[in-house]
Amino acid sequence: MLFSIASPRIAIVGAGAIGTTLAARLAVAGYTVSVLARGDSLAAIKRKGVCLIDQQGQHTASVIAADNGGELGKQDIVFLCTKAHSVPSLLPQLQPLFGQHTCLVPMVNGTPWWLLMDAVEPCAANTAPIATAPIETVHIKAVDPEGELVRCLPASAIIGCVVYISAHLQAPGVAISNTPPRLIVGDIVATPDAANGRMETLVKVLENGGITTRHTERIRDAVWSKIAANLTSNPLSVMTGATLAQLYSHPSLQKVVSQLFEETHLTAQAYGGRLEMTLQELLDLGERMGAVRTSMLQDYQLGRALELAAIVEGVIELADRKRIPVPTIKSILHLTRYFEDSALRQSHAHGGKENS
Ligand SMILES: NC(=O)C1=CN([C@@H]2O[C@H](COP(=O)(O)OP(=O)(O)OC[C@H]3O[C@@H](n4cnc5c(N)ncnc54)[C@H](OP(=O)(O)O)[C@@H]3O)[C@@H](O)[C@H]2O)C=CC1
Ligand SMILES: CC(C)(CO)C(=O)C(=O)O
Repeated sequence: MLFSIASPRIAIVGAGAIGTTLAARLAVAGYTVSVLARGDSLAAIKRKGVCLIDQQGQHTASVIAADNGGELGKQDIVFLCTKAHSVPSLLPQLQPLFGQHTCLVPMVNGTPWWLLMDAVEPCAANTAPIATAPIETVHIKAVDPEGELVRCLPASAIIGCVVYISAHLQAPGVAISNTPPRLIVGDIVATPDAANGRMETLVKVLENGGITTRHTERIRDAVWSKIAANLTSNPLSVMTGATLAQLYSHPSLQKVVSQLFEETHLTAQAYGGRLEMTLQELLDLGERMGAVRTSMLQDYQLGRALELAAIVEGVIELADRKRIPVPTIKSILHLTRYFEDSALRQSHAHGGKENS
């Protein structure tokens, strides 16, 4: 057996909105959860544990918390819950968490660094698969500027994940989430471990935590679909201040959404990806999600750096490689950068910190 199905060692890296929500759900379900956090979050979690406030009430649980991976030690499942731009600098913190069979589940929006890591040699038992494609064709600069993530994290250890959870932090260690949490997970390459039940264990752990979890054999389709959802909503939410319901129902914004969706669809197709929903289904889903502020709107309102590299620049980089024209996506990037710059200038003037 790879790891204990009844009591896997679980670490959550990043105690923001998603990390705190997940930590609280899993700890309340009875799992031993370790959280890698820093600053005010670390102090609050050490003092009072993690807390999730949802439609059922307030759920508090204690967890192990530390600011370095070495203190937490080897884990069975590591959930990576930071913004995409924080991931490369976290690599030294992730390494001590890794044992031979650890699986890494990045719960991160946008173009994942691993998206093109599917050209791998079949691996001998106990060895990491080796990317057969040259590193420069696999590596996506927008999310992995130096190519360290593709070089250091073996594809067989990564379980792709798409996050449909809406959450925000009320205070350090305290998350609020009022929509039903949903995840999609899938191996990014065929691995021997897949046969040993790690996916079943992962799904069971998440379901025990009250998170509806779907396993797919085509995780890249789910990723492209989520990219389409984020690309059509997050930047526009910054520019308009609109909630998901407002964004997806306004006739003028629907025209922009439709162009962004089509350009994302063409880019996905060029990489063999299939969107799992039509434009109309996306508009309906977004409207049904209601008065949700996107994570990018939350960051903008807090004067923080926006996740534009992963959600927008990654798609432009991939489109440019295949010569797919994406003029609307490029315009939306420039406009949102303008909003980000003004917010960061104001935040610095008031002594705020840009998250990194
Ligand atoms: N919030 C939402 O509703 C949704 C978010 N997502 C995606 O989920 C991912 C996580 O988002 P979210 O939880 O909202 O983000 P947050 O910004 O709320 O949380 C990220 C956390 O990571 C921490 N962090 C970053 N670097 C380090 C480090 N070196 N050491 C320790 N902690 C670190 C941050 O700490 P610090 O505060 O000190 O900077 C912060 O607590 C993103 O990709 C987002 O797009 C997806 C769907 C919905
Ligand atoms: C699903 C959606 C658009 C809303 O929670 C999201 O992923 C985000 O806020 O970044």
